[in-house]
Amino acid sequence: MNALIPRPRLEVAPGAILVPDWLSVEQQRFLVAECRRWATAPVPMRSAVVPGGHKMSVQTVCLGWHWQPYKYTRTADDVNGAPVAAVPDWLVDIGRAAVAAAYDDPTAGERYTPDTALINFYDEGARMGMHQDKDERCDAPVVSLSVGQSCVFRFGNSENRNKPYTDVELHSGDLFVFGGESRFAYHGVPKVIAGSASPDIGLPSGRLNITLRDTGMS
Ligand SMILES: O=C(O)CCC(=O)C(=O)O
Ligand SMILES: [Fe+2]
Repeated sequence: MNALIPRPRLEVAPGAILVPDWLSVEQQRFLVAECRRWATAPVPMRSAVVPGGHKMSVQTVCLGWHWQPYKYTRTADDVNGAPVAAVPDWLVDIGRAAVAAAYDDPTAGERYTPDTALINFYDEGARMGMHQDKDERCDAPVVSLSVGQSCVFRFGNSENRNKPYTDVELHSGDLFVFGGESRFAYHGVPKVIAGSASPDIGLPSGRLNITLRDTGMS
């Protein structure tokens, strides 16, 4: 990337918006430090196992609600049984600001109350296959924050995991929001881009992604 040339905001599909460089370097550093804490306790970060036995290459830890393929629970039943940590208010506020920024709509931001955060860590070999985020009982947008190495993010259609899809690069600090018509679109991460680490955020290698969602559960 050439940081001298700003990347434009991009509507990848109706309701699916990429806002480049949305997080400041200070916010990215802070998120890396918080993710390090969340990755150890009360529930350690782990690679989830999908029904059928395949272990995901991505490692995940959750706040608010624990996600395992394919359900949400309050305790991490497939890890150590502990209740997950709460979603902090400051992270809900980031989610609200993210929705407001992506849709240029402050009231949409105010209405947004995510009750779970999934923190994914990708080492350079990790990837995530095409899937829908559909374990939520609510169609509020998904807010995705990227920190660390860049990746190719593939954003597809709501019918199936195949074409048409659009590949975009997500860089450290980028915001991606998908809601509305695109809320249940298939998406995935086919690769983390080698040699793309940002030196100044406290993450020497790998990529962190934080997704905020409203499960619609109580
Ligand atoms: O890492 C990403 O950018 C996407 C993560 C994702 O799709 C998920 O956690 O469901
Ligand atoms: Fe997803």
